[in-house]
Amino acid sequence: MLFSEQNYRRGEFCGSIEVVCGSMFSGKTEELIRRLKRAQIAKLNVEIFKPRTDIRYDESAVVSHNANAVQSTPVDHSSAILLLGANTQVVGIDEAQFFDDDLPEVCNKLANKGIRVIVAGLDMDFSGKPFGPMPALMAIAEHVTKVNAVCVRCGSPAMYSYRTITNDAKILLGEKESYEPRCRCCFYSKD
Ligand SMILES: Nc1ncnc2c1ncn2[C@@H]1O[C@H](COP(=O)(O)OP(=O)(O)O)[C@@H](O)[C@H]1O
Ligand SMILES: Cc1cn([C@H]2C[C@H](O)[C@@H](COP(=O)(O)O)O2)c(=O)[nH]c1=O
Ligand SMILES: [Zn+2]
Repeated sequence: MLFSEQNYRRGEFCGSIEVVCGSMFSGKTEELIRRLKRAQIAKLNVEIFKPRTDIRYDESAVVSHNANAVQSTPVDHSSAILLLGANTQVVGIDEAQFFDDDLPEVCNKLANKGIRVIVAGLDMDFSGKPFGPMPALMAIAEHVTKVNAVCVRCGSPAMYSYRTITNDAKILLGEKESYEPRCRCCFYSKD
């Protein structure tokens, strides 16, 4: 794919921002891991970050719902991502929706230093509203990939994460016990 490899300009790496977004179970983490593993195969220096908020599967690894995993560094604030090693060429960030509003500027700084930044996160929360810094990241990205899950109600492509338990908190970590991916019709029909 066009955005799988690093851009070059005048023989040097050009930085860029890629966003992978969608509902829960849509394959965001799988796609992030796929791109990062390709970069590792290409012998690029890769660093991976996730918010400390999300330690559902593992304290430090980024883990997909089907148990594919890569090691990562949990951070409390997006500014910590700027402290990465001087030789870093590719940065991966998972669960970007949980980061603070400085994350887009942090990603811009990294990309302007020549780093390829790949960010994965939920574009919408359980109520169908844009989630955290994701809309700003999508605006400044060179490439945005929206992936779909399969609606558990009807089998259509799903872009919403329906919360199946009663709780209005924006942040509520969980899996299939509290969320199911749904298409537009099944999300808004609410039955
Ligand atoms: N309803 C569903 N639609 C699509 N994939 C599903 C569904 N339920 C479970 N999965 C599993 O989830 C995997 C995607 O996991 P993951 O990459 O962690 O997604 P995300 O990061 O978007 O939540 C799929 O490959 C599949 O094995
Ligand atoms: C919709 C929604 C989700 N969350 C939580 C639930 C999970 O812990 C993560 C999303 O993980 P995934 O890798 O995309 O499956 O986010 C939340 O806190 N609030 C929400 O509205
Ligand atoms: Zn549906």
